[in-house]
Order: sequence, then structure tokens, then C-alpha cells
Amino acid sequence: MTKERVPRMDKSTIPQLKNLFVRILPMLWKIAPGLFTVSIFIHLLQAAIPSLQLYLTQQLIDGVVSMINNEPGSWNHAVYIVGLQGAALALDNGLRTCGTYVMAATKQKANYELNRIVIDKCSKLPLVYFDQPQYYDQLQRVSKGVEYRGISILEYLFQLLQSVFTIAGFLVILANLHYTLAVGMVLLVIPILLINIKIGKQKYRQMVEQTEKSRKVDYLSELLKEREAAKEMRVFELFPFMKMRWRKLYWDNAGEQIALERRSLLKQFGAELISGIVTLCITFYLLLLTYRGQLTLGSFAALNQALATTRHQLIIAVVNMSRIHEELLFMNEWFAFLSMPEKSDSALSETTGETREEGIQVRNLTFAYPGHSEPVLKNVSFDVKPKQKVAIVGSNGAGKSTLIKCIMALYEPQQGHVSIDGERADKDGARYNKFSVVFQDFVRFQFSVQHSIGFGNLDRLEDRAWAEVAAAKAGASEFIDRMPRKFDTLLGPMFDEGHELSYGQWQKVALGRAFFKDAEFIVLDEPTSALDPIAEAQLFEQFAKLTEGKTTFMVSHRLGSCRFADHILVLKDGRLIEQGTHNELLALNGEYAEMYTTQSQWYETPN
Ligand SMILES: Nc1ncnc2c1ncn2[C@@H]1O[C@H](COP(=O)(O)OP(=O)(O)OP(=O)(O)O)[C@@H](O)[C@H]1O
Repeated sequence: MTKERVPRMDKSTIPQLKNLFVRILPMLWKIAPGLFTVSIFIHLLQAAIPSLQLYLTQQLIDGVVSMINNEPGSWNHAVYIVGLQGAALALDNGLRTCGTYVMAATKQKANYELNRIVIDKCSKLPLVYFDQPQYYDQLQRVSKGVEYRGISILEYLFQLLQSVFTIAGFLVILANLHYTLAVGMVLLVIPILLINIKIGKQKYRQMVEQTEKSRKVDYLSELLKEREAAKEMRVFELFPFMKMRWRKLYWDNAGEQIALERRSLLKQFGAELISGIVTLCITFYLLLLTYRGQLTLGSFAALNQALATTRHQLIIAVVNMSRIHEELLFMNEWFAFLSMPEKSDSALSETTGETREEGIQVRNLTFAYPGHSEPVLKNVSFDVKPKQKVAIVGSNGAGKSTLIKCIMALYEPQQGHVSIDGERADKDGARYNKFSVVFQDFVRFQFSVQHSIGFGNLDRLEDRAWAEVAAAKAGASEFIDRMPRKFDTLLGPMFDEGHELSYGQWQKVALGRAFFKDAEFIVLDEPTSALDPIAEAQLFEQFAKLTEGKTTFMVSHRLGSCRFADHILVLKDGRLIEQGTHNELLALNGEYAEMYTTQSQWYETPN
């Protein structure tokens, strides 16, 4: 029963960082190869500019010294160098502007692609995942991360590339004086790199540990702001309580983050301070050489600048390296999400191997929700003949909705099977196209009436005549005709000019959607729970006609409506305890008869 649980992330599931790198780079490259190439080109050019500027500075200072010494031609030479400096500055500005634009365009493309991949994945995951908190934890990490992570790696990588080239140029200049200068500069930043990598790991661990709490923070924040809860929040005066909870959880997480940030900054400050002191010692050494006449003024200025820039660029490179490392850890969540199994082995397409039977056969069906040891359906078996109208009844929590989800292959049973015309569930949920459905918690699509009904069959989405027929079957025509733009009226309060419906009217739209799809099987899970008595009576009276030629399952607590059914299944605590027609079950004088008698007493006139 653990097979369909959302896989948890642990250390063993974190692949080698270099493997992640090998997976991410080609993926990002594929998203925008042109922009990727231009970016690399721009960053390489930008990397050459600091060395060029350094050379020009040295030339200029030595030129100025020549001017002071009144050497011939020194003025022209200095003006020429200043001109070159201007050109280098303009080139640097131009490249930076282009780079920013190219990066913005790449980000949009990558953001879209990474989100699209997550959306595609969500649509393929088994429905049971959506019932588990681990799924939402993982989704939260992926959704929040996706907008920054993959693309940040790209940005940091390009910056790193640029720094590495800039540093290489500067190290050559330093090594020309003495190779220990170059080696020393590199060694100096290694502690900073190690500290940053450690901080990255701590941040990642903190993010994973805080996910559930931060989802609670989001949930409470939604409760405090959204429309659904606004009424009860006011009437029950829940704001102070919810706000207090929200504040506590918010600061629990935020406090830990601030503490980690403080510790991290202190460590980084310490490491950078040491490297700064050593750099100062080297500057002092250069000063000494200049004092002894072993360096020209221009060379001193150039080397001094090289030293400062090398240190600065090395720190940037190190920070980028550790950021890349951190981003890779986060991207690992993304890959873990993408590698979630889309269907368990039990769902693989197979036929029963039996002779092709007609109708639906449910055999020894046992189903438990992931993480629950007690099955919700226990060894349920029954047959449904083609075109039969089946009612499923039972008390709250008996397993009625779960049963219909298993029949539709939305859930896969741990034992037993459901076959339709001799075939078991298909790997890609190909069974769905045979079903039309109104769920208990149907979706209130904030689209036009035409589309809300037309979503029943996308191939006929704009077919007005067909939508009118479906709306009439669902008893929705009357209120649609009264709306300002009839079938073109936008439904719901979320968008401008939206028209809110009553819950019963929404249910009629959902029914219309079910009728719009011309499916072989119709499943109605308490389809009249919000309908008024007249609308409900009309629906049941016409039920046979509305569902003519189709096999129908209807879950209902109104046992009076079951008289219209050809076959009734009575569930209790996940077991099928009775089945038969209305009259057969009354004659049996068991659970069904008791429920029916209890309910009908309400409608009898007292003597
Ligand atoms: N997503 C879920 N995860 C875990 N348990 C669930 C889930 N959905 C339902 N259950 C449990 O399964 C049992 C059967 O639920 P189900 O919704 O199938 O009952 P039902 O007969 O349709 O009830 P009702 O008449 O109230 O709609 C209940 O005990 C419920 O707590």
C-alpha cells in the first residue's frame, strides 16, 4: 500500500552534482540555443575589457609622467590613450546593455519552458498523489524554485565564465612580476569558497525542513485574504486567531532564516577580512618595489589595480560557484519531481485474458488511500450490464465516491480490478474518454457559459446548439436565458463583468458539462445535492430519457431517487452489503430498507 506514496527526498536521492550539471546544461541550451550562444559571446568580450582597461591605465600614467618630463610626442600619445579608454568604456556599456536584454529574453523563455514541464508532469501524475502532503511539499519547492533556479544557474554560470577569463588575464599580469602573487591570490579565496558551499548546503536543508511550515503560512495567509473563507471568518470572528497563528508560523520560519543569514554573513565577513589583510600586505610590497625604483609609477598603479580587481573578481567567481552549487541542490528537487512515477506497475495496460465480456465487472476491489493501512473499499465485487442505471447508496464515508473513482481508473486498487468490456485500466488513463462525470466537488470554471459547458467535449467547444441541448437537459436554460449575454456571459466573480451563480446554478452548469460529452458512461456523484426540490424531481423524472443508451452510476443520499435505478449497490464501511432493485431491497428488509423508511418518515404527514 506504500507503492503509490509520493517519494520522499533524502540524501540517497540526491545525485552527484556533476551529473545534475550534465543534465541541466543541455536542457537550458535546448530552450534557447541562439540566445545562449549570444550570451556566451557577450560575456567573453566583457571578460577582456578589464585587462584592456588595466593596460590603458598603465599607458596613461606613464604617458602623464612623460608629459611632466616634457618628452616629445607625449601629449599626442596621452590623448590617443584617453580616446581608447573612452572607446573601451562605450564598448563595456554597450555589451552590458545587450547582455541584460539577452538575459531577460532567455529568462522568459526558460521560465516558460520550466513551468510548462512542471505543468505537463502534474497532468500525468496519479490522482492519489494529490491527496498527500508530501506531494504539495515537493510541488511547492519546485514551483517556487522554478522561476529562479534553473535560470539563475545560467546567469551565475555566465558571470563565472566572465570572471574566470578576467581573472586569467590579471593573474598573468601578476605572475609576470612574481608567480607567488598569482598563486597566493587564488589560495586566498579557497576558504571563502568552502564557507560559501557550506552555507549553500545549510540554506538548502533549511528550505526543505521549512517547506511544510511555509505551506501552512501560505494557507493561513490565503484564508485571511480569499473570498471563500471571508464569510465564515467574519461571522465566527476568526481573524485574530488565524492572524496570530499566521504570525507565529511566519516568524518561526523567518527567524530561522535571519539567524542563518547572520551566521553566514559573519563567516563570510571573517574570511573576506583575512583575504583583504593579505592583499594589503602585497600592496605594501609593491609600494616598496616602487620606492626602490624597481617599478615605474604606471606599473605600480596597474599592478595595484590588478590586485584589487583580481581579488574582487575572485570573490565574485567564488560566490558564483557557491551559488551554482546551491542552485544545483535546489534543481535536484525539480528533477526528483520530474522523476515521480506517473503510473504504478499495477496500472499497466492488460486485458483480463477472459472472453470478452460486455459491461463492467468489478472483482474483489480493495483500495486504501496511501499512508492509510485501513482499506476504504474491501473486497467489493459486482457486475453492471450495458446501459444499466446503477445507484450507489450508503452512509457518509461508506466509500461511494472512492468506488466511482476506482471504476473510472482515477485510483488504482491495491487488489482486485475493474474491467470494462473485458479490458482493465489503460496505462495512460485512456479509460477517461469513456466517462462523463459530475463530481461532488465539481469545478466552477470562471469562463463563459458556453465554455463552462463546452469543456465537456473540447472538439465541440464552440457548438452553441449542442450547448443549448446540454443546458436544457441539466435544467439550466432558464437562468442562462435571463443572463445579460446568455451563453457568452462570463461566470464567477473573479474577473471583470463576471456573473456569480448560486451553488445550485453552478451544479446545473456542471450537469450541463456532463451531458455535453456524449460518453458511454455517465457518473453523477450527488448531482442534485444543491438543486431545489422541483429541479431535482424534474431531473429524476427525466433521468431515464436523459441517460438513454448510456450506462449510468449515480451516488445519492435521496433514496427516493433510487426508484429510477435498475440496480442499487448498498455500501457500508467499504463493503458491498446489499444489491438489487428498489423493491428487492425493500423486501430484503435490511440496511437499505431501514435507510429508506427513516428518510420517508420525514415526508409523511403526522396524524
Ligand atoms: N483523499 C483521501 N485521503 C484519505 N482518505 C480519504 C480520502 N478521501 C476519502 N477518504 C476516506 O475514505 C472514506 C470514504 O470516503 P468517500 O468519499 O469515498 O465516502 P462517501 O461514501 O462518498 O462519503 P459521502 O457520502 O460523505 O460523500 C472516508 O472515511 C474518508 O475519510
